[in-house]
Amino acid sequence: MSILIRNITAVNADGIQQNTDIYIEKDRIAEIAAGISQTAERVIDGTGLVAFPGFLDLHCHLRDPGLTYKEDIRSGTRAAAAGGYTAVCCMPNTKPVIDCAEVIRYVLRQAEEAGYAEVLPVAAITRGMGGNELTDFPALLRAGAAAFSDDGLPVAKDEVILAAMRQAKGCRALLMLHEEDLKNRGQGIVHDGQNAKKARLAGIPRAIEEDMTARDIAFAEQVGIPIHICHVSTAGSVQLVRDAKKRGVRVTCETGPHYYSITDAEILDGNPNAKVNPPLREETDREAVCRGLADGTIDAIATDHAPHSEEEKAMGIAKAPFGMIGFETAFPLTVTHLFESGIIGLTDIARLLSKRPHEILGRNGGELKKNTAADIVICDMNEKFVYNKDSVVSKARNSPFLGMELKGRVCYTIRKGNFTYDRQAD
Ligand SMILES: NC(=O)N[C@@H](CC(=O)O)C(=O)O
Ligand SMILES: [Zn+2]
Ligand SMILES: [Zn+2]
Repeated sequence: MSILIRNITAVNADGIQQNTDIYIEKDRIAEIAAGISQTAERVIDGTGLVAFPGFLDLHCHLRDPGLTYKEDIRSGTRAAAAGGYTAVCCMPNTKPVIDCAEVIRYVLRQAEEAGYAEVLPVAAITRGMGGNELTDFPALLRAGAAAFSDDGLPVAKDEVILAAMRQAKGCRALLMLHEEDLKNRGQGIVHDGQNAKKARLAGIPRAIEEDMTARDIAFAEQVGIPIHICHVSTAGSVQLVRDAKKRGVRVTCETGPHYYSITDAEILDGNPNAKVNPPLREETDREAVCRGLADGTIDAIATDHAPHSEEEKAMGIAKAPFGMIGFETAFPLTVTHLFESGIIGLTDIARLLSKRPHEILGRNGGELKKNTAADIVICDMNEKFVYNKDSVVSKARNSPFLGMELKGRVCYTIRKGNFTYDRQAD
């Protein structure tokens, strides 16, 4: 198929081309220039719209195999495409856990059949995510693992994470670390602050996240490998990463849209959809996360899309599982809470949602450039809409953003020259 996008603002991490045309032939960008005279099977008027390189999500949960009552690879990647994503890393806390080549091949096959997005499986660091015995990194890499994580759980034992780091060094594998001192979390379900006290809910102190973050940065520095820190949520964690980067430690990190959009005030009415791990923090943390995104301390925005069923979330905030869906709100929340308030600009959106995620995984891409894969998201920066249940593409509905008015909307997602999302048609 050939597509001509006319008169659009094309945004890359390193610059903006205004009033340009983009011509797509088969799966590639054949030309980006003003006044392209080619005819195409499909012509899109990009006037007033913005094109970004397709988003890459470093962190999501597709729940497949085994937990497909929450989400599956088809429904999850369809929701990802609706959010502007052309590639997603899926975490291994499935049933069975993604800890062997066979499960990786299953995930890749399902993703290929669905066709909505490239799925980059993250394999477990330890067998069954049990925290003891390491998986076979080289074999998993050969099968297609993009990185390694026990996300959902920390790698608690010092000797195990150190052994994992040494194995990762030998085969150039990237570790993505969920930082949580689980043995000290106790019964905590929300951020440990004034709002937890008011709501009479057990708290999770910042130190539960920061102590493990500090440990892993120190170990990575000692072993001499790059590590990636998942879902940074506190001012202290942002500062730990900032200081480590200054020292030359090869640490990267991500945060989720919920950490720069809302705070633990959302838990006051006991909303189970506001229960997430790490928990929503305080305004001072939210501001620190915003500063970290602006100054590059935080490398990437990752959704941590964590679907759960309505029955599970209906158990109430104390019993419901941690997690919220995120694919379809990541871009609008970024526009509403970071772009509109002037914290970041258009090029930063391309950097945080596409370019840096590609770089962190050591992949080419994340750029709108002639002769590269036609992975493109076309957005309206000005459109306002109310995010409601009926519009949700994901199988799950567990979002604290339902009912909120947001600004910024994905109009089309194009992956390898095919429309994977078209808001007009869907
Ligand atoms: N973030 C969450 O609250 N939940 C995630 C696990 C995780 O990302 O740690 C899940 O798998 O549901
Ligand atoms: Zn996690
Ligand atoms: Zn996660």
